[in-house]
Amino acid sequence: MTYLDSDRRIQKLSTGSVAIPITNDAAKTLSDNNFSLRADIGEISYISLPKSKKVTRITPCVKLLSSLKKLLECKQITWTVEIEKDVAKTWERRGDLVLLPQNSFQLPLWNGIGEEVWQAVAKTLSVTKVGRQAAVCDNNFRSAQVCLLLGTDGWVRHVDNGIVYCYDVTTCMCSSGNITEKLRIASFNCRNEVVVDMYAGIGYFTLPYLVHAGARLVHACEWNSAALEALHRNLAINGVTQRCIVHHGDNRQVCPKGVADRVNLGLIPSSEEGWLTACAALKPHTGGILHIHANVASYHGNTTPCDDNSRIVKDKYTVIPMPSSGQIMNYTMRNKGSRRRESSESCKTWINMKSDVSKRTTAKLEWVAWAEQTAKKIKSILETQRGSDWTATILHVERVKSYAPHIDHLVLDLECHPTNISG
Ligand SMILES: C[S@@+](CC[C@H](N)C(=O)[O-])C[C@H]1O[C@@H](n2cnc3c(N)ncnc32)[C@H](O)[C@@H]1O
Repeated sequence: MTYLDSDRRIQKLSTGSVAIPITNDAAKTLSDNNFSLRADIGEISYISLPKSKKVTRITPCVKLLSSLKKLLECKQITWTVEIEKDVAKTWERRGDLVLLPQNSFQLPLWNGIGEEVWQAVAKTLSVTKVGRQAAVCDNNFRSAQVCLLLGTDGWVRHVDNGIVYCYDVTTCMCSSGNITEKLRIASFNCRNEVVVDMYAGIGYFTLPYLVHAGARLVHACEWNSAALEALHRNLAINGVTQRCIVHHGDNRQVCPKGVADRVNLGLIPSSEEGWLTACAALKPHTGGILHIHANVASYHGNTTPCDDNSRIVKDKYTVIPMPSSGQIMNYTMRNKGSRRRESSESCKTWINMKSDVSKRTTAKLEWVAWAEQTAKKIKSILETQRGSDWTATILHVERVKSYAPHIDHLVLDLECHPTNISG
């Protein structure tokens, strides 16, 4: 039985006593001539206590509904269940702009009222611009599809992990779901490294390489003029223009060759069209690391035996599940016999997480298969291009996000170098 009523607040009284909010069940137990309990507590008097902040807090969603109800009342339009359903219940904030979901505010009545609706939305949510999301354009530029409902332009400014990003939501795509990968890049140590970002966009990965990872130089390739305008602004705002060379055009034509210690291939669903270019960008004598993005499906994967710590043991790699922040799963793959080991503690934590282990086990095998196939293809490209033996070693597979049911956005970190320097 619950005794404490968490919907009301504890209160210190002027008499020096404390009033504790109790549930009806607790009050009934006390009044049921429970003499021993009453003797322990002493004299009891009942007063009314104020509601807790949790109960009285008005959520932004409730505020939005109420301000739109008022607006419709003024227009003598009856509020209906259908209208209530059509109002957005969630949204994304991009700086001073609120981005409403694609399926919200679809009823013709909103357009009939016009700008007043969007002004009410902006005022209630404390922004000055309002937009509505649409699918990302399926063109090569991955152009954003945002319809601006209030405001003179779609330029927004937001700060992530100490980096300022400016872009026009109506012309540039910016995926908030890639935040884990941005943070991972920010944690790399790229001092003295030259990095190539083949799909730079507005600088989503270019900037963490420059600002946090400390890359000596980043070559940023991008062919969309709208994204390039934002990229130039962002490099300037964050004070890193001097360490970035922007290459405007198709990376297969403009990407420099033989310069990179690291190449970022941030294109989904697949970056395979850029693999030849990425391999050619690596330094000829020392090679480097490729960060290869892809959407990987895991519909019918086979399960595989696990060891006591739920580690999948494959021929060449031990796949070690590691917990990371929130529900995001992280898989580190190392060559067997590698001296670095994960603590069994981390594996236990993973096993105890609320997740369907059998499903994840199935998925993991497909990720391993994708990583291995990719490593094989890259090795073959490098050997053909360079005319010598190369090694492509899987360092890590990162799950960035779930892209769709059974499809995950992954990044493979692949270390590539001429075999004669492998030692
Ligand atoms: C999916 S966006 C990714 C941008 C950024 N990496 C991110 O995650 O926000 C891909 C970007 O690559 C650019 N792009 C695609 N193919 C390209 C190519 N062959 N050459 C240069 N840029 C390209 C697109 O214009 C777009 O800005």
